[in-house]
Amino acid sequence: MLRIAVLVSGGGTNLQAIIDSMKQGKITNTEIGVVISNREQAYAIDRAKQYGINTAVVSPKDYENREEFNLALCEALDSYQVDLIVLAGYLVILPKVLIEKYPNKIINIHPSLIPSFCGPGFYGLRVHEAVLERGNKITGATVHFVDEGTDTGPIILQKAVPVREQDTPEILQKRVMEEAEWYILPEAINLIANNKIKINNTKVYITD
Ligand SMILES: Nc1nc2c(c(=O)[nH]1)N[C@@H](CN(C=O)c1ccc(C(=O)N[C@@H](CCC(=O)O)C(=O)O)cc1)CN2
Ligand SMILES: NCC(=O)N[C@@H]1O[C@H](COP(=O)([O-])[O-])[C@@H](O)[C@H]1O
Repeated sequence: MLRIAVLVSGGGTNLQAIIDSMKQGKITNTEIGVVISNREQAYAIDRAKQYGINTAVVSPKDYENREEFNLALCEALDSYQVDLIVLAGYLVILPKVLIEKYPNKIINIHPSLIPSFCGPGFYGLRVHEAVLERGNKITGATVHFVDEGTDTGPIILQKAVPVREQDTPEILQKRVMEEAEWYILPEAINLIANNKIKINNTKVYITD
């Protein structure tokens, strides 16, 4: 049984997609050990509570400095004894100490086709604003392993969606979520839970 922690900062629609996929049997051999947010008011926390899932809030605002926050986050995760950490709209850059503690055991969903429109400052609506500004005809989402960089880890899955002429950032965000994110994040978790993912250096291979 793969025990996961889901880290969130916002509305939690990707968390909801994970929960729904588990109930529909699209994710097997998996349990959610805890949902952790850096924001007390994140609706994702409310979603977790509706299903009786353990929750915790570990906010940088509650600590003297970043090092103390990092330690508190590590201790919170360790206390739930998880096998995989899933960043689902988690808007905090994870520290090296955590990456080293969970090597190739942290994954992230990013709302673009990495390596485009990613890295520091690229999150949420900002990503879709940049895509529209550049005039891209396609965009999409990426699930990747998390390393010390920002959105630089090995790519696990990607899914493309069209950009349409009348798109606003909000319309495009909704399409990327509905047609890409909510599919590939659950699929990535299911592949990991069923030992279908192999990593060779920086390349990810899916085995039958
Ligand atoms: N070590 C890593 N940590 C995280 C990664 C990663 O690849 N390596 N992915 C991010 C998620 N992410 C994009 O997918 C991302 C999240 C946040 C930011 C960012 O610039 N955040 C702002 C604060 C935003 C806010 O609080 O409103 C900041 O840190 O100043 C960029 C990319 C998760 N962590
Ligand atoms: N770089 C990270 C990033 O931008 N993540 C994005 O935040 C949103 C969270 O929505 P949710 O809270 O409804 O899942 C999602 O679109 C996710 O891809």
